[in-house]
Amino acid sequence: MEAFNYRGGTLYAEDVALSDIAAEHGTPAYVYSRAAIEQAWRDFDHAFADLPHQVCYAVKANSSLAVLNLLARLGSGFDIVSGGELERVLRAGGDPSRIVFSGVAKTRREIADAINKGIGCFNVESLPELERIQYIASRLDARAPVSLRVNPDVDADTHPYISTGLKENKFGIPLDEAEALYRRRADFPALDFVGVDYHIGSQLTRLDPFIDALDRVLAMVDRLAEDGLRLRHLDIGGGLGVRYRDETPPAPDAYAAALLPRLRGRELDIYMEPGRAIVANAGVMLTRVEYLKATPEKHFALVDGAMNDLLRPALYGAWQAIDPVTPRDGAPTNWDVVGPVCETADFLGKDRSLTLEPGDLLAVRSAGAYGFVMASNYNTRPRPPELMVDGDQVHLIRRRETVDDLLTGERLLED
Ligand SMILES: Cc1ncc(COP(=O)(O)O)c(C=O)c1O
Ligand SMILES: N[C@@H](CCCC[NH3+])C(=O)O
Repeated sequence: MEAFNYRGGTLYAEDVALSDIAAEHGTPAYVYSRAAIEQAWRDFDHAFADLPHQVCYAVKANSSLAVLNLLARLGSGFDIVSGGELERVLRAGGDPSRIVFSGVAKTRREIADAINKGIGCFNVESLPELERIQYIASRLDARAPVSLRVNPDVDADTHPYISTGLKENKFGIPLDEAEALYRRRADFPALDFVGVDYHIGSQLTRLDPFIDALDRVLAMVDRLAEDGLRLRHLDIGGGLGVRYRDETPPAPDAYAAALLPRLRGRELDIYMEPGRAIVANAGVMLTRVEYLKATPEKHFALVDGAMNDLLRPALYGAWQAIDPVTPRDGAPTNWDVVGPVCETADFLGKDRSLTLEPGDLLAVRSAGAYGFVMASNYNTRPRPPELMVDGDQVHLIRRRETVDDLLTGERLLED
């Protein structure tokens, strides 16, 4: 669903004008649509309704407590990658038994906490990690459910920084090694080998890498079954892309339709870990034009949002649409929309054809995923607030940080 629409010449989030939100809460600010988040989650859930399944939302994409709480209320599970994310999910009312814990370098403390809290499964990324979980579980006199994250070595055809399923990436265990580890399960008496998982990359817009990876993993699952090891679940990871510009990623039902024929008739629960596809297009970042500046080479729109607030353009050269909240008449100019941070990489968009005046409000689209969560305090910039629109209601779900918040915890030397 499209949560952000123009009405009478102004961009709205559901039934609230973004200009009203900016007037009340200032800029920069993140704005999310409750209906869009919930709809996207249900799209996944319905797409896999044919088979026993669990949507484990990837918390890293947007970890606001309010977002996690909405998804927990829909019955979501969660894919976490840190003790911090575990704490967030629990505080948001998530069910620990529906949590899968991914990540290549889980600490002893994170593992012990996750066992004590009763998480659903560890997605284990190496032999030393497996040995560590075995050791900690046996010390705690507990059993730990594990899945091996296999690396199926497929080219996901995405930005190299967000590809994870190639053998040169740090993620997962090569398939043949994983298969050998499953066969050695008796060496890990405190562990229950309940599943297998993989995740080949993010912002994938074609189906064939997903299919390719699934086929490779199912072949291993079948060989293990012949050997008497029946896994209870198969976790197909996340990675389904969204439209930022002109991409045409498959919708969740087409994605499911491509995978389901291969999954039917097996006694496997299907887990999935979508992040971006649930929240990206349910959010925008609002920013205001402070100055317009022309140099002999360029026209710059200097705005109050920066790479510390929204890192994706600077980090990946990512393109996100930038729309005026209240478009003006008049001939457009090509602007580089840049922030106040002292880095040449500090841009939100380049060569954007817009008709602008100082003071204009802009909406950077598709900012619901990997937006606020990647924000930093670089240049001692407090992070923006987050707002959730629900119909005609606006809820402040995280207040704007203050400089005092940032200075808390710092100390001068005493002599
Ligand atoms: C293990 C794992 N699962 C799920 C995700 C979520 O990916 P996406 O937001 O692309 O759906 C990621 C991030 O790429 C990941 O590393
Ligand atoms: N942060 C990335 C996605 C990372 C996926 C995490 N495994 C992005 O904005 O596209």
